[in-house]
Amino acid sequence: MSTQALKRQTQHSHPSSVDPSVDAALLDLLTGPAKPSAKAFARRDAALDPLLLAAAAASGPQVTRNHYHHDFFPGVMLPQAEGAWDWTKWTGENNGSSPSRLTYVSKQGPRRQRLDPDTGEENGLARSKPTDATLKTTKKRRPSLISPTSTSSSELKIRPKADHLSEVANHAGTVPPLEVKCMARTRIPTPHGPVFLHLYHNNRDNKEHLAIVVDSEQLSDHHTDPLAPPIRSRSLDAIWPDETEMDRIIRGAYVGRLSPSSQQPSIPVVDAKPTDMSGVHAPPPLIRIHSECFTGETVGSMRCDCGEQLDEAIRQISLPITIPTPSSPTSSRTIPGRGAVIYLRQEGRGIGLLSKIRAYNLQDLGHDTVTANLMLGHKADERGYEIAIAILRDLGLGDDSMGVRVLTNNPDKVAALEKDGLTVAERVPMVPRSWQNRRLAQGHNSVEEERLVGATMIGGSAVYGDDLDKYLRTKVLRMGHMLPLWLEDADVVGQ
Ligand SMILES: Nc1nc2c(ncn2[C@@H]2O[C@H](COP(=O)(O)OP(=O)(O)OP(=O)(O)O)[C@@H](O)[C@H]2O)c(=O)[nH]1
Repeated sequence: MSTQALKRQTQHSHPSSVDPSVDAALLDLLTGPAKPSAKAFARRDAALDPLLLAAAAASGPQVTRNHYHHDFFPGVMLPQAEGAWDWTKWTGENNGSSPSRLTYVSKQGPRRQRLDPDTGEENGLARSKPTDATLKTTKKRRPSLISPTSTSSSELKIRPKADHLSEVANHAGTVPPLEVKCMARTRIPTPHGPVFLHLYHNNRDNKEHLAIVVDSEQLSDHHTDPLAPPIRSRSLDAIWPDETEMDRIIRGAYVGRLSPSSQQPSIPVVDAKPTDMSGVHAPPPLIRIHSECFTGETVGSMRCDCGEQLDEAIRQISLPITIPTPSSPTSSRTIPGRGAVIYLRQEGRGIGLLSKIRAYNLQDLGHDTVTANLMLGHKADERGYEIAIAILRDLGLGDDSMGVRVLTNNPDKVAALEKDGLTVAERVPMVPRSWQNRRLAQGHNSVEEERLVGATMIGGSAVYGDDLDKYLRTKVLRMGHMLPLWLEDADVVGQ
């Protein structure tokens, strides 16, 4: 009601006949806070200089409570909330009971809880105390994501193994066991051949992690090769409640090559273990756990080799495999390459794109990639691999005696896989293409000749440059990456 209307109503009505809500509205109007002037909100952000950042880092990892503790999107910070991690189940905070507005979610306790009872000052400890409402939400258990109608629930539930379970037990009641679910899969043609893109949801974070599965044999309608069982997602092929055949087809639970004339729904994977391959020397599938890098993969940044690595991984996994025939050692046969890239949304080694952009500016000021992260209050590497491991298990990769071959220089990745019980048959190093080619490049007239258009995109060529060299050197010298350093005027050591 407008001020004028309120005035009219209060002047012309007898007090006893006035609607009480009008009184309340008038009271609000008269006693509400004055409109803030523009001056009250003068800019408070100082220049981000290294000294300031170092001071901020020394005072604690929380950036500012304005940035860190507030969240206007319910569920994003509350993975335990019903459907928060699976948008097909998202019913809002009230579980669909009312179509209410999105509530303002704060991870801070109310101010009265943060106040020191003696001094009335804000109390740092109490600040992190969760509200009753938050506690209630955290305790709520989300029902299992795998349909109870699935054929074999033990095969379909992808649960972490021993070590991780004890970790989970430590958080009993707050963190449910990790589960992943492949929501959809589709065929993507790439310069290296066809791949199947799998999109996963999980109950740990709200990110859509991906698996890029290379297994072109699956394009044939009758894929029965015992040497190379199809790499299929258990959770995708499970029967979901109330779904039609067309629902299954649309979410990618089909076999063969989908076309207007071929629409064959898949059946749930019965045997989680690959077919016995004793006596046959087919190499274990080649896999890579890759972390998202918007700058390297999309913008084509030459500060890092991430785009090139993604391309190289898909290329190497797609290479044909020669398998000797057991009956006749002199003869062999060739099958298409097979394996997977697990693409984790852990931008900037887990610190996010915003912090990575700031870290790049610190690097331009002369700090290396590790120091820049530390100055921003982050760890050198904040990634975790448990979701990747659960996805690998869902795809039936690495959980058998054959194991997987892993494309990486990062010892943390190998350790994470082994710690969780997966078998790493071999680590395959990822040597930067520019280092592989440098001897050839020495014959070039200028560095510019190496900078090919779209160099870091899928199907591109080598990344090259001082920024990249500095980054790679830091990874080897400060992060323990298992990559023989290129030495000036010498061959790559060990190559
Ligand atoms: N914070 C930060 N992250 C970076 C930087 N450059 C690349 N990244 C991120 O690093 C991740 C890739 O990690 P790398 O350290 O290059 O390689 P890795 O995955 O640990 O190891 P490999 O398996 O051997 O490739 C991606 O998420 C990139 O976004 C940087 O300068 N700072």
